[in-house]
Amino acid sequence: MKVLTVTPNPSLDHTVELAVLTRGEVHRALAGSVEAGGKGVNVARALARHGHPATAVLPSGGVDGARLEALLAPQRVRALTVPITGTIRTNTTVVEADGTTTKLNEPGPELTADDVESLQRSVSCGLDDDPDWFVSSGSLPPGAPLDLHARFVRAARRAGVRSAVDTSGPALGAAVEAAPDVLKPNEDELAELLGRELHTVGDVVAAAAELRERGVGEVLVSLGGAGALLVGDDGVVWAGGEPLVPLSTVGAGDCTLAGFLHASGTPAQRLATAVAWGRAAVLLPGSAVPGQDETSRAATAVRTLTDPDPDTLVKDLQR
Ligand SMILES: O=P(O)(O)OC[C@@]1(O)O[C@H](CO)[C@@H](O)[C@@H]1O
Repeated sequence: MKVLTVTPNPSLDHTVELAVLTRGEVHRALAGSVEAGGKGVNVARALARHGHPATAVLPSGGVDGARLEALLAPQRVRALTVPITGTIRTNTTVVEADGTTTKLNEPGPELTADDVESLQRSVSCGLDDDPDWFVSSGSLPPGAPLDLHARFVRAARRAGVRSAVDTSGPALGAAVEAAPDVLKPNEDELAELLGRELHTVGDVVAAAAELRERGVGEVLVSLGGAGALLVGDDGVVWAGGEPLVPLSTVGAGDCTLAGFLHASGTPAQRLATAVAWGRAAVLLPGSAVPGQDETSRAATAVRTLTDPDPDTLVKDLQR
């Protein structure tokens, strides 16, 4: 399975480990690490670790852009970088001993109209290689048009390549209009998109169904510790497992999407694999992505349920 991803706003992911975070205090960190990050970059890294040919399109600029490229180089991801004058952002994650994860994401560099044009050209080049999947992921940096993910999805469709989108806020609303084959919002992103709270399984399924009526193929809703729901042509499936104490939840959603694209079989089997990859990711520090051993081990703890009771509260799905 060959994959092409684009990340309009990649990041150096800096992770700091603390016993407990106290606002307004000076902390001595227990450990720190830096990784190449950004949602599409993470999807490419996870799939590459599982032996899939993965190409990541991303803007790169400044010393931090060079560092990001250097961190990506040994990970078997082919990077199609678009040189920009701005500097790649640094996103900081604070992980406390009990697994609580606090994330501070910078806005990213201002993209010029030429940068956006070059990104679109690089995506077109990547699509010429005939990937099996195209993934457009993450936030949009300043200067990027709101419909950038939608433009990429339409380019993929013209090239006959299936597309998946994972973004948030107004960019998510714009992406829905392009009707990607797979949309991976989390519960909060879906609630924000539809402007209402989603408490029960029925609420989430109705929200996903609305997006499908607008042309989206499958909706994969990640629910954090409560697993994930898949709404598609064959109905509704849930997958999850026993609660875990996370080392870091950063990138778990990206690994869930990567696992979903990697998997084959019934919707339940594909969702189970997706959830296994997400669960394997939370047991790793920072933005680290799991390998074959970790995802196979995680898969043994995942259970699935077809047509879960719509009245069940999402937070009770695990029970
Ligand atoms: O600010 P965005 O683009 O929404 O998210 C960026 C980010 O939080 O997403 C990844 C985890 O999913 C991290 O590698 C990265 O720091």
